[in-house]
Amino acid sequence: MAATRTLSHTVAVIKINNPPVNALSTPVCQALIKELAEVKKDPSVEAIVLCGANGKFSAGADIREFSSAARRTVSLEDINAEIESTTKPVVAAIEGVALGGGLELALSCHYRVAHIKTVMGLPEVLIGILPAAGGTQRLPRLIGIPAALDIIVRGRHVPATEAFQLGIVDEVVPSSAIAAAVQMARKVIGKPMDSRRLSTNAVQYNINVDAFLDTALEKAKRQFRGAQAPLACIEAVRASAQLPYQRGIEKERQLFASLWATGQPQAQQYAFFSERNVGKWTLPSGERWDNVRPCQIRTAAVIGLGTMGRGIVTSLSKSNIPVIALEQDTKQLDSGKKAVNSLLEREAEKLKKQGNSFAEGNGLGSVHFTLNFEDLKNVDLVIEAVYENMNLKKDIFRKLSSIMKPDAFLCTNTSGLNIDEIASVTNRPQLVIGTHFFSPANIMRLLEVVRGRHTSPTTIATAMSLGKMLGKVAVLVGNCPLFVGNRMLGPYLEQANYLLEEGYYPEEVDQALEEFGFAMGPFRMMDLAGLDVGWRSRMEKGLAGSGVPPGTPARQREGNRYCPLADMLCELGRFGQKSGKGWYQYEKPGGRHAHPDPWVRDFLAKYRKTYNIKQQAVHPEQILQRCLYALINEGFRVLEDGIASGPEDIDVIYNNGYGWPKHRGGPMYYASAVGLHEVLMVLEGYHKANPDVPSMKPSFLLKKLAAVGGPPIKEWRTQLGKLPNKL
Ligand SMILES: C/C=C(\C)C(=O)SCCNC(=O)CCNC(=O)[C@H](O)C(C)(C)COP(=O)(O)OP(=O)(O)OC[C@H]1O[C@@H](n2cnc3c(N)ncnc32)[C@H](O)[C@@H]1OP(=O)(O)O
Repeated sequence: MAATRTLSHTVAVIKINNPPVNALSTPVCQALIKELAEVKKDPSVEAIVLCGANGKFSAGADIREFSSAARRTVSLEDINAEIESTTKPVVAAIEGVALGGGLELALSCHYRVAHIKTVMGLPEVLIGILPAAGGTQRLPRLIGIPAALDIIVRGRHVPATEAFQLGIVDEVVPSSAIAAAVQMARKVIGKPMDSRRLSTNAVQYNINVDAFLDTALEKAKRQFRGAQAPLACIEAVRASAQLPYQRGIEKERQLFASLWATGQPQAQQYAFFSERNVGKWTLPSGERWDNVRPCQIRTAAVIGLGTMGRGIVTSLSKSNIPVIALEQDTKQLDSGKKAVNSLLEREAEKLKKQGNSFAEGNGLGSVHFTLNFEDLKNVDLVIEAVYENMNLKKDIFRKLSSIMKPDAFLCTNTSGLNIDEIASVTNRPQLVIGTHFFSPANIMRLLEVVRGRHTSPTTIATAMSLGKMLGKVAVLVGNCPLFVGNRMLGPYLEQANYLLEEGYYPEEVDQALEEFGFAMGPFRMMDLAGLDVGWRSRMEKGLAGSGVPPGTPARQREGNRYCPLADMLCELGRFGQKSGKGWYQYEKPGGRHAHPDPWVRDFLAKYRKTYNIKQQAVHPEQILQRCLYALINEGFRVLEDGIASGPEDIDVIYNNGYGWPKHRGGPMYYASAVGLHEVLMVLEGYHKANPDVPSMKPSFLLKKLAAVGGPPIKEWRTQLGKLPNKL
C-alpha cells in the first residue's frame, strides 16, 4: 500500500508508505489522491494529518521516474493544490526528512509540526533541476525572498530548529510529530484558514527584489561555473515576487523543461545514483557489501598531525568517535593539538548552530594527544597519516603490528604508495588497508579505500562503513601506483605542461578548465598542493635532479617527451602558495590569491627560445580536449586494469575529490556524452602526430567500446565483465 489511512477521533491520518525514503512515486501520488478524495467527503473526518511511514516524511519525487520512459500521469503540484484548497485543515507531521517534493507537499498543508531531529529542504538544485512542485512559489511567500533563495539555490538541509526560527514549521517537538500533529489538527478545526493557504498570500519584501536577485544571479554564475540549475532557481524565485501564483507555477514548469533540455539534470542524477552505487561493492570472489559485516569501530587513533592527520582527527571526532592523536615530538604534538582544537571549536560552533544540544555533550568525540605508541594498544583502528615515505611508513607499521591488539585494523593514508609493501612488514596483512583521504580531510567528501592483495573482506567492509560514518563517499579501488584519482591526474597535468611549452600561459589553461566547470585549473591546483611534492617524487624516480643520467636531453626521458618546467620552478624555490610563488605569484608565502606573474611569462618565453619551440596555434577548445581526453584515456586504462570496478566509481572519485563539475557527471560520463568515437578520433590524431607521448595512445578499452558503437555508460560493465578485476 503506497499510502494508508487511520482515524484518530475526527482526524484522518494519511501515511505515505514507500520505503526506503517514501519517495513520491506515481503509485504514491495516485494513492494520495484517492485518500484525499475519500477524507474530503467523509463527514466523520474534520481534519487531516499527513505523515510518512518509518519515521520519514518524504524525500520528494521519485528521481528514477524522471528518466524513465513511463510518463507521470499525476503532477505533484496538482496534489498540492488539492490539499491546499481543502476546507478541512491539513497538518503535516514531519519526521526524518522532508526534502524536495516532500517539503513542497508539507508547504501545501495548512500547518506543519516537525520532530526536532528532522531535516528539510529543497535540494533539487543538487540534481540539476529546480523545485517544480510549487516550492519556488510557496516558500518565498512563507519566509521571504532572501531566506527562501538561500535554501533553494544552495539546496541545503535545514534542521528543524532553524526551520522553526524561519517560520517554515509551526511547532518543533522532541517526541512523536504525528501525535503532536493530531493534537494541533484538533485544535485548529473550525479556525479561519485563508492565511494558511500559502499560494493565496503575496510575497512580503522591503528590498529591491530585482537588484537583489540580479546580484544573486551574478554571484551564482561565478560560483557555479556553468551549472544552470542555480540560475533557474533564482529566476523562479523572481517570478514569485513578480507574478501571480498560477503564472509563477507556469514559469517554474517552463524553467524545469529548459533545464531538462540542457542534459545537466541527467548528468547530476547519474552522479546522485552513482554515489549510492559505489557503496555497494562486490569482490570477484562474491563477497559484497551486504554479505560481509563490518566491525564496529569504538575507538580510533591517528598517527601524524600534519595537514592530513589534523583533518582526519577532526573528521573522526565529528563523528563522535574518541580518537588518540600521536606525534613524534612535543613541538609537533603541540602545534597539531592547537590546530585540531581550533578545527574542533569550529565544528562545535556549527553543531550548536544546527541546534545540537550541549546537554548531550558537544556531539564530538574526545581527542587524547600523546607521544606514546603504547597508548594505542587497545584502539580498534589506527590511521597512519605521516608524509609519503615508504621506509617511514614501514617502520610505523612494524611498530603498530607489535603493539596493537591482534584484531585492530591498520590503515594507511597514502596517496599512492604500495599497500602490499606496507602490509608485508606486519603480522596481519589481512587487516591492512589504504584509506586515502583528501585535503582538507574534515571537509572533502571523498575517501579512496584501497584494497591490498591480502586485505580481508571484513577489513574492506569496516573501512567502507567507517567512510560512511564520517559522512564521506567511500570508493573501493585496487592497489596500483597512485590508485585511481591521482593516477588519472598524471596525463592531465602532463598535457597542461605541454601546453605551456607550446605557447600558452598558466592562467589561460586554468581559465579554459575553470570555464568548463573545474573548481580550480591545473596550475592553481598544483600551486595549492605544492610543486615540491611532485618534484620530490620525480627525483626519487630519477626523472629530475641529480639522478637523471648524464647526456639526457632536457625535454626527454627514456625516449619519450618530458616537460622540465615544474622542476625548473622548484629549483628556483618556487613551490606554489607555500613559498608565495609558483605558476602564479601570491601576496605572501601562504597567500591564497593567485595573480598572473610577469616573471613566469618571461621565463616561458626564454624557455621556448632556448629549446627553439615554435608557438603552435592551439585553439582554446583543444586545451580542453587535450587535458580532458588524456585524463579520460587513463580512466579507461584504470578500468582495463581492474583498479576501479566501473566508470561510476571513477566519476564519483572525480566529482568528490578533484573538483570535476557535477553537472557534467564525471569524466567517464562526459566521455560517453561527447561520444566515445569522437574521443578516440582526437586521441588517435594526437598520438599519431606525437608518438613520444605514450599516455595519449588510445586505450584498448576505449577502442573496444567505440568499436561496438559507443554504448551508453550503464552498458559498459557488460564489456568490463570480461576484463581482469583486481578489487
Ligand atoms: C521536481 C522535483 C521534485 C519535486 C523532487 O522532489 S526531486 C527529489 C528531491 N529530493 C532529493 O533530492 C532528495 C534525495 N535523497 C537524499 O538526499 C538522500 O537519499 C536522503 C537524505 C533522503 C537519505 O539519505 P541516506 O539515508 O544516506 O540514504 P541514501 O541516500 O542511500 O538513500 C536510500 C535509498 O533511497 C534512494 N532515494 C533517495 N531519495 C530518492 C528519491 N527522491 N527518489 C528515488 N530514490 C531515492 C537512494 O537512491 C537509495 O536507494 P538505493 O541505492 O538503496 O537503491
